[in-house]
Amino acid sequence: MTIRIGVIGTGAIGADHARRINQTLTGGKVVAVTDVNREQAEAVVDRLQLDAKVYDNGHDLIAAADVDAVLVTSWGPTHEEFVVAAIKAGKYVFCEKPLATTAQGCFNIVEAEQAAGKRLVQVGFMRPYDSGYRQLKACIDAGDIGEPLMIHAAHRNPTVPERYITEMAIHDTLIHELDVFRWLLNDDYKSAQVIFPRKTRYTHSQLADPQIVLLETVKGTRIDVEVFVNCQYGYDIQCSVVGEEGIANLPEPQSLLMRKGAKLSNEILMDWKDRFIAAYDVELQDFLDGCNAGQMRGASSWDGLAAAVAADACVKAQQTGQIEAIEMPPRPAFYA
Ligand SMILES: NC(=O)c1ccc[n+]([C@@H]2O[C@H](COP(=O)([O-])OP(=O)(O)OC[C@H]3O[C@@H](n4cnc5c(N)ncnc54)[C@H](O)[C@@H]3O)[C@@H](O)[C@H]2O)c1
Ligand SMILES: O[C@H]1[C@H](O)[C@@H](O)[C@H](O)[C@@H](O)[C@H]1O
Repeated sequence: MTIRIGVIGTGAIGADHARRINQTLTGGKVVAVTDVNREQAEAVVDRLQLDAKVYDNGHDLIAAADVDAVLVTSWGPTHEEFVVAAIKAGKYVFCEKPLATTAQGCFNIVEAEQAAGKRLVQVGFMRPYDSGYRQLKACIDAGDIGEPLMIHAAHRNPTVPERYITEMAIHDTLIHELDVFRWLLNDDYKSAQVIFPRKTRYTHSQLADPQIVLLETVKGTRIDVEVFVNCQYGYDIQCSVVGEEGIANLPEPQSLLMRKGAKLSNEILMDWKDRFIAAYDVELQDFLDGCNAGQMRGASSWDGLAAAVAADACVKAQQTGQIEAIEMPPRPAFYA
């Protein structure tokens, strides 16, 4: 069966997901779109030659009888409202990260989903679908480096838009690490601290950049993550897991090794769209297959909540400069 999809938010990733659903993946078709910037939604329909109706707002799109499932790809602070509405309409919903920008927002979603009595939500955490992270996890799970003791990581963007401010380094950027480390280590977080080095001259007054986030897990693994979103030189994701018997590094994306002009060089990608292109494909195919099978399989609302609980503590730590506790509520059997 072809799942008829409605897309809320046709910006960078909304348009990219619409493209992959219609041109790359199987089992889905975009039939509806909406964006507060209607002209942009219309332009995306034209550019991708979608056979899709442009709705005035997300709620009308969710209510449409010919929309089977919804993609929420609007700005983070709008996610909760649309995800809860989709759940209440009994529709499967793929929500880009963050599930909500606060833990309370995620709680509201978790409660709505439990009231619906069925998992309806997949969160857009794509790194567990990335082949490099999968290799890293297989290595850790096989015990190849012994117990993981430390992770050194970096999340670097070349630039970010002007509306990106200090706390977005946590709930818009670090949120990927907050999800993927739980999955990699099969562990939860215990505490967080944020350290601010001197600011790059490429940032603005509302954004402290870079930042270093220090995390401790329940099992005692220590993690340091550099978040640097105006690094200029590339989109660079690093992850090095230090174990008792060895170190496992996230593989670099494949690229040509060039010998030219007395230099040996590899290209560094500039865009998240290219860095994780294969992972987004597999992730969204899993969502379409899940809709068809009547069972969501990717990151759950609970995973979205777990990342948001840690993110709230990191945002607090940005403000207090202290080590802040991260306390996860008990996991309901619904999300076992
Ligand atoms: N998984 C990933 O790697 C990844 C990559 C990029 C973005 N994202 C996430 O996707 C979301 C969108 O990011 P983006 O980079 O595409 O941003 P963007 O600014 O390019 O696009 C967002 C779009 O949402 C629209 N919008 C905002 N509020 C709306 C509302 N109430 N109703 C309808 N449309 C609305 C905006 O007009 C804009 O066109 C964010 O939550 C972001 O964190 C995830
Ligand atoms: O929304 C984007 C996206 O999630 C990217 O993967 C991340 O690297 C950026 O920092 C973030 O702003």
